[in-house]
Amino acid sequence: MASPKKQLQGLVAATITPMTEHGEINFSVIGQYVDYLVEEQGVKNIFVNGTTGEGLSLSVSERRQVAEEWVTRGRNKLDQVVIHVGALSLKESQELARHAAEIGADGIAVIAPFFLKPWNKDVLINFLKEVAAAAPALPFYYYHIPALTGVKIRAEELLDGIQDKIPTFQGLKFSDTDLLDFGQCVDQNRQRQFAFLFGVDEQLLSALVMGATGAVGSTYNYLGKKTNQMLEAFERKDFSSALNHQFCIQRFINFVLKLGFGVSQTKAIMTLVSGIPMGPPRPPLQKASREFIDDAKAKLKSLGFLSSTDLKDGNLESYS
Ligand SMILES: CC(=O)N[C@@H]([C@@H](O)[C@H](O)[C@H](O)CO)[C@@H](O)CC(=O)C(=O)O
Repeated sequence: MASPKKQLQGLVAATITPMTEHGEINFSVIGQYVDYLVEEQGVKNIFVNGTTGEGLSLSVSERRQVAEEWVTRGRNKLDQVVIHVGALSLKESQELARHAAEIGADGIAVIAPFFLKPWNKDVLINFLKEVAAAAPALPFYYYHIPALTGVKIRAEELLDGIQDKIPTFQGLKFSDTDLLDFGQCVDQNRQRQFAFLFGVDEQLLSALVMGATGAVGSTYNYLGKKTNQMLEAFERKDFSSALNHQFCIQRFINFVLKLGFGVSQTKAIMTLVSGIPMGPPRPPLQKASREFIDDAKAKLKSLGFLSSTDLKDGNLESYS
């Protein structure tokens, strides 16, 4: 069985894949990005090539290079680097899993295949098991994101007996709002040392109450510091402060969700807040509008997430 250095806990940034204006991966800023997460946001775990990282829009060769760059740049700086290796092709997924092990990643995660879909728990487990077996020394996480995969098999059902089939199973990344399902995953697996990583940033406090051991999300790239304050308040049982932090985070996420929020907008916000150019998303996604950026910038400022001295939007000149 895989034995992780320590349980994956706390905040995990779902990393963005920086791109040039021509749509190629911009590897040159990844070192700077690692330093920004650690020093400015207090985030020391990352989840690479997931939804936010446009993993499914990259070629296998690009995914390998991106994973390698993050592992290399994160060495001695980050605690854990988990690579998402899910793909429609089992062979590709296995290749990426083997590669993650070779480069020294700390874990792998896999979504349910979403074109020819698994139709029940056993079929899904069989697919996951074959991927996990390609990296038998790496902790394995199931990435549950039913709204995007269309695979609605409940996580609670999937976890039942999963370690008998996948001995390296280490935890769940739960990107769904069904807190009954999430709570039951925790409740029914209390004897096991699984990581329960919640993936809906605007509802993290509720998931902490349910027993989340950590969180993976896009907003921890630029709201990591604020979210860490919420985690600290929760830890010291100062629930009133924790709630105030969550409400403040919600005000921002609620605002951008109403404008239309996804990977493109995350890239623009991160560019604005960090000053590191994230570039455009890969088609079919389109870059965020100038109007979105202006509105998001005003909101970040009004909530105290961005001071005038922090404003680094020089890299947003290409937005029209
Ligand atoms: C659908 C989606 O992209 N969800 C995000 C959230 O962080 C999300 O952006 C946030 O909660 C705002 O709604 C993460 O769960 C995705 C994620 O962790 C990943 O990029 O793999």
